[in-house]
Amino acid sequence: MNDVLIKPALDWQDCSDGYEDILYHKAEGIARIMINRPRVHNAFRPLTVMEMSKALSDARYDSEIGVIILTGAGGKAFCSGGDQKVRGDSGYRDDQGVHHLNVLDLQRQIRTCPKPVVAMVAGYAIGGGHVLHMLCDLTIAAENAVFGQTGPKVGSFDGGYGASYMARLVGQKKAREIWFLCRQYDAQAALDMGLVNTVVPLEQLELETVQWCREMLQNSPMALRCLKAALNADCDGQAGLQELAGNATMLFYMSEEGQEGRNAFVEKRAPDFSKFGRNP
Ligand SMILES: CC(C)(COP(=O)(O)OP(=O)(O)OC[C@H]1O[C@@H](n2cnc3c(N)ncnc32)[C@H](O)[C@@H]1OP(=O)(O)O)[C@@H](O)C(=O)NCCC(=O)NCCSC(=O)CCC(=O)c1ccccc1C(=O)O
Repeated sequence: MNDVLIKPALDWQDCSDGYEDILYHKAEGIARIMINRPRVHNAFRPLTVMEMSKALSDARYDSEIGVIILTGAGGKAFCSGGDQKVRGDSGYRDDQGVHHLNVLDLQRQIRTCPKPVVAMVAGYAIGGGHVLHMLCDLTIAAENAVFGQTGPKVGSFDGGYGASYMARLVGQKKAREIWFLCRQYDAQAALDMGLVNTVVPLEQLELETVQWCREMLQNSPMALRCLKAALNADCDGQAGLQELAGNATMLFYMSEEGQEGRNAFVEKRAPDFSKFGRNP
């Protein structure tokens, strides 16, 4: 019922063909990936995660796309985490009976995507769904949003980004409270502790999110890309440095100096770097 209250902000092009668990849309340089399992508050099963990963990859490699929105269908939940009804004894069961924890791969994919990823949260962002919104670069929350972890209640925990990155966001004491007590926090509390960027009325959620996306689309894609990698590097150890350094290498490849090295090799001559200055 709540979904009709969220005013659409764009004339979305439907790219959902071939997907079962998600809806995938694009418009005006923005991609929107929507978990579409509202009957279970958008809990994810292995297929959901695989499809989100596929869509995220598509958005990353689509040169028309500059910003990606992650959200949930129905207005009552962003995502309630792993689907406990398909949880087997060593992960979440797919149709072949194989057990997965593939949301961890999706977390890293969001983290390393060189384009900003924005969580648009209405309703519950719980468990692994809460970790997904935390991993997004920005979170725009509706007034009905509810945040929290349930792992210690349901026999699970996320000791990766779900613990350490949460502590970076809200501090060690608060992160321990969130995980140890498994309380639920409303949107205002989440804003107060730095878990989200802003809170808006539910009907304004997409309008506000798209406005933030449009503002980012006005800015330099390379600067945003390097800033995301730099902010990640502060937390992500050698993997973060690799990501940041990869951008430096890309920029070097784009320079005349970098291209002189390649050209010399291809032309079977000695490289001539003499015209490139040694900057102070
Ligand atoms: C979100 C709730 C608090 C909402 O409560 P309420 O409004 O009363 O609605 P309900 O009646 O409970 O729910 C409606 C309907 O949805 C079903 N449902 C809700 N959540 C899930 C879910 N996660 N899985 C399956 N089904 C769900 C619910 O059963 C109802 O359907 P019925 O047909 O009526 O039964 C509340 O719903 C709630 O607390 N939900 C569970 C939240 C939860 O515990 N999530 C899992 C947390 S663990 C996790 O996400 C781990 C993720 C992961 O992959 C991982 C990552 C990294 C390391 C480890 C792991 C790991 O898995 O261990």
